[in-house]
Amino acid sequence: MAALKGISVDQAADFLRMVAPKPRTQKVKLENAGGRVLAEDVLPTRDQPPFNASAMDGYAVVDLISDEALQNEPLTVVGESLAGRRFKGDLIVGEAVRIFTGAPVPDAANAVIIQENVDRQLDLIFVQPDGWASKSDNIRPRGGDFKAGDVLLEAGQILDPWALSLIAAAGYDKVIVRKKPVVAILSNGDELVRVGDKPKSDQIFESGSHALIALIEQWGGKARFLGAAGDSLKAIHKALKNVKADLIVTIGGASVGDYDLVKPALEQLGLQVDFASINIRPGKPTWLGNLEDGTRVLGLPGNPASAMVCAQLFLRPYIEAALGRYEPRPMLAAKLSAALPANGPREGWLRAVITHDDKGQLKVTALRDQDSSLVTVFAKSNALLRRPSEASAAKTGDLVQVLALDRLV
Ligand SMILES: Nc1nc2c(c(=O)[nH]1)N[C@H]1C(S)=C(S)[C@@H](COP(=O)(O)OP(=O)(O)OC[C@H]3O[C@@H](n4cnc5c(N)ncnc54)[C@H](O)[C@@H]3O)O[C@H]1N2
Ligand code: MOO
Repeated sequence: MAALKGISVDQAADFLRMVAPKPRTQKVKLENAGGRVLAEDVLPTRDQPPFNASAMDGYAVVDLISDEALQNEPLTVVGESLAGRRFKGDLIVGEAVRIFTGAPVPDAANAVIIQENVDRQLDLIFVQPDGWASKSDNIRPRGGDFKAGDVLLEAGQILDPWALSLIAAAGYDKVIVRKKPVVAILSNGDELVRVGDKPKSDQIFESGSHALIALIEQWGGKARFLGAAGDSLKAIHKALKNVKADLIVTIGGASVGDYDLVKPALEQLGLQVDFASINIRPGKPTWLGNLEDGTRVLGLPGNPASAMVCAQLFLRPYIEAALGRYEPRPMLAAKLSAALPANGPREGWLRAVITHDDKGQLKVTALRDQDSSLVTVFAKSNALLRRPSEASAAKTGDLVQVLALDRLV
């Protein structure tokens, strides 16, 4: 079947979700689980707190708020309840147990009077006028945070610091997460020199892989850099044969020039091209294929902005689908802070900056120079502004769609 050409952005993103491997799982230690995607619901086996706990430092008592006569009598302190070591005796009306924040409240007690409301003389305490606590005052009830069997977190959720603390509070030291899909990256071009090496006069520093590796890791994948191959069939073939990865991503050599050799080199590995280009600016030459051994290859254009925009729009959905997350990222509505001309046939994704105005309304400014080779412009942007194919000119104040880039600039 002939490869598809010029497919839409949505079709290409769906294609990448569709070819992503089914999510696989692994057990990891909680301290290594940050940023991972939960593969099973988390249900605690124990209530939290597991006992009625004091919320304050003070005295646990039997509530006497309705018995004014008894309120004026001193109480005898019969013991102490500490966080981690409870008072084991009995407690009756007329007695109090010295108690501290987080300590178990004795069974018979039903209120805690804070110590500021009490005068103590040896083993006697005198509660100040209006100092009495009502029933349940200053007590955190057993299970008040969560109960055994509650669903605390659902499969598919990303384990951020708050979720990690919840899992620890439930007592789990390990957690089942979705395995990271492995993405191998190859840069391509005789003009590229690795940072740290000395460039010849006609060379530039290889920068694309540095953003891509960090993005892959940020999106939940495992990046493996294969280095930079020169512009020869042999070098590309050698770099890509026997690569064990879920996906190979190539940067550069995607277009139609005589030295755009990635696809021809992969023909020796049985390459079948799924689609050969996308109706997008930047990033039109982005392509997808699969090798004889089933490995998928996503070819990103070499221009840094094209590579990053297309990574955001197509690689990210692949990684997320491999982690069991299939929902497209939400588009936000923002007000244009400067007019935009009509768009041509290619769907446009402009590097842009979003901010809020003083009313909290999202505003977006497209950066002036959208040439896809500009690393500086990409580094300034925190959003991509979507211009539909053949969109008419837009005025200042018009609402447009933006995709936030998860970064503050
Ligand atoms: N006759 C045509 N020429 C071009 C077309 C076309 O349709 N007809 N498409 C243009 C478009 S759009 C793009 S995008 C580029 C993409 O080309 P390639 O993917 O083949 O990329 P290269 O030619 O290898 O590189 C383009 C540019 O980017 C620099 N580069 C490459 N890799 C890296 C890297 N890892 N780090 C930093 N910079 C990199 C490279 O030196 C080039 O300057 O093709 C147009 N041409
Ligand atoms: O699509 Mo290219 O990415 O326009 O420069």
